Amino acid sequence: MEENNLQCSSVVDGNFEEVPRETAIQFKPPLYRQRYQFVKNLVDQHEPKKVADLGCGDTSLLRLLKVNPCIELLVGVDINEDKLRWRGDSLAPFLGDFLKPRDLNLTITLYHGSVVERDSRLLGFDLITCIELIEHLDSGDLARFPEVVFGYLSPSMIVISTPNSEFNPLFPSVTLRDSDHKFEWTRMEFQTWALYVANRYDYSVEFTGVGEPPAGAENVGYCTQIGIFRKNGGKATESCLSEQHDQHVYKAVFTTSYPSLQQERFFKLVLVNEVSQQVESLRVSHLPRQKEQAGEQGDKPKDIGGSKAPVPCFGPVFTEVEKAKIENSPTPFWVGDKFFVPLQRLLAYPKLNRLCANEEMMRSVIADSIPLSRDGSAVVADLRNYFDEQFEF
Ligand SMILES: C[S@@+](CC[C@H](N)C(=O)[O-])C[C@H]1O[C@@H](n2cnc3c(N)ncnc32)[C@H](O)[C@@H]1O
Ligand SMILES: [Mg+2]
Repeated sequence: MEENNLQCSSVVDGNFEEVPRETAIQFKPPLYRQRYQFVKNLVDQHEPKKVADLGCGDTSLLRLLKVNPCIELLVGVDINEDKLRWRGDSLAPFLGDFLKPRDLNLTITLYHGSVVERDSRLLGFDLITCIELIEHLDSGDLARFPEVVFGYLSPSMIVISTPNSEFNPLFPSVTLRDSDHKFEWTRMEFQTWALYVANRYDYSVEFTGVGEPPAGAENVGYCTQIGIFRKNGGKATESCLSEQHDQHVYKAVFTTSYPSLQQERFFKLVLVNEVSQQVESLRVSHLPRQKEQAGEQGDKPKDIGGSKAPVPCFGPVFTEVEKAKIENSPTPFWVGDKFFVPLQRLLAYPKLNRLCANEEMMRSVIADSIPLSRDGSAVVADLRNYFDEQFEF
């Protein structure tokens, strides 16, 4: 490919936008997004609980990762405090997070500090990412970096990305891709460093990258080179970690916690809401039969002696197995103008079954918010008001 087919449109905070002059190749999506997506895919695949992004910059990667349901602790560290302060609020939960809480707790914290300082709050992580960070470290910090990140923090997995300088001749007049870069490495240079570090701290390393080279220039490799380091022998045990002294060097500049079903008040809100919706839906689907029977017996619904409600029609939302489970569960019924939905019936619905392990648990959570039958085995809904309004009896 011709050198002048590419131009550098912007160099913003490491989000280097490599744009071709002609349309021969384009990084689509942009290279920085490919890097974030690469990390997101790894997270989807390995489901780490604790993830830290060192040199997190404007926190874009953290914002992408926070939606991963597996993550319970997400930490960003950067030496530039202004970036962290400015972006912190965009990591806070918004209305939708309260309306539909996550299954698991999530705490996000941003620390101001340098990756070459030891802070014990970053011990015991499953994944640490360093995206376009190491090339910003001067030689002294680069020498300290492995000892802190691999030796001290020692997470299960580390992902390091850095520019591949072999790609640079494809950009016109580019020597270093960013004025703050202290170096850019060839694949051989990066791999030599990475293998040395991996060997020293007992990790294995796999090399890959993002940003495919254009046709005809495959020999230069990916525009961004990536090393995935996995700790041999897995994660440090909790007892190992507790032996380490508390060492709080970083300054926390932002922290937030997300609502989740692990928190009693949100669990209760969600469960009461789901139960109410399910009971309402059953009540509506049983009304025609109730109206019919009430009509046969007079103008007003009367006690019809514990009549069984009809099996409601199922929409396409349930699988055959789910349908069978619902049909085999205790049927809703009415007595006079009271409609009873057994808790066992409610538990047969997949959404409620996912929330509640058993009848006892459901009863104890909803008892003070939803009317229950005298023996506590069913939710009771009043049909009378509904008939008064809907059918003007
Ligand atoms: C090119 S930016 C990358 C930002 C982000 N990782 C991304 O991919 O969008 C490099 C970041 O590393 C941060 N940084 C540089 N030296 C650092 C150090 N010693 N400790 C922590 N962060 C550092 C810079 O402030 C900057 O935000
Ligand atoms: Mg950079």
